[in-house]
Amino acid sequence: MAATRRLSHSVAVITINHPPVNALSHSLRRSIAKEFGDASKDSSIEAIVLCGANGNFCAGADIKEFGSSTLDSVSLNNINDAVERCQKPVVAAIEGVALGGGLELALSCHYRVANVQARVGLPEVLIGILPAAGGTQRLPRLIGIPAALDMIVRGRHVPATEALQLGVVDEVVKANTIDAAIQLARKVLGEKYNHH
Ligand SMILES: CC/C=C\C/C=C/C(=O)SCCNC(=O)CCNC(=O)[C@H](O)C(C)(C)COP(=O)(O)OP(=O)(O)OC[C@H]1O[C@@H](n2cnc3c(N)ncnc32)[C@H](O)[C@@H]1OP(=O)(O)O
Repeated sequence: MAATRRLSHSVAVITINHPPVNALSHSLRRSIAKEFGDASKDSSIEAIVLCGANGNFCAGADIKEFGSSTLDSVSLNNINDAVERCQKPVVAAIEGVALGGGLELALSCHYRVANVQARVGLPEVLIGILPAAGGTQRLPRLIGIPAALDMIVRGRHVPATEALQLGVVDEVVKANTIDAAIQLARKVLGEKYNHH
């Protein structure tokens, strides 16, 4: 399990890879933090795309590690704060599911592109906990309190097209989600340079 990084022009594509659903185990979080930190500091990289392997963005916390002492040693909150604060545009490319901590990671990105088949949600309530990695702040800021509360208290999986209407994601594509996220990152960079 690891996060790997490749370069597409000047955009770093960081792929979260922990089969089957890229759950955020301790070692995966440590790997994401390292790859993201390196990409943020690398002056040849102008933007970052976060995506998932195995057809999913990320199913959230690794529930198999619940109760283990490693859960908090690399905090998802710290990763999310670093992503949000990054000076380079960061785009999440969402395929499959972005659930729980996975959606919280995507919400920390500056933009989100979703595949039309994708689903997003905060299902924590269904296992008796509350979103605790920024979701209860970032989601209402993005889509307003009533819609965010509805997602948080019901824990339902929201289809991509509804997520677009709500404003959870910025763009929905039928195919090539990662390429679309790279394109969006490059468009944002173009706009940035045109304003200077
Ligand atoms: C880092 C912590 C920071 C902050 C706190 C965050 C908290 C949270 O994120 S809580 C939310 C945790 N996530 C969930 O509750 C999602 C639970 N999973 C699902 O809803 C579904 O499994 C799925 C929609 C992700 C996939 O459904 P489906 O395609 O029907 O497959 P299966 O349900 O059969 O699952 C396949 C396979 O994946 C394992 N798995 C699924 N989710 C997790 C997970 N979160 N952690 C670890 N493993 C997970 C599932 O056990 C199956 O494995 P096996 O094939 O080995 O049985």
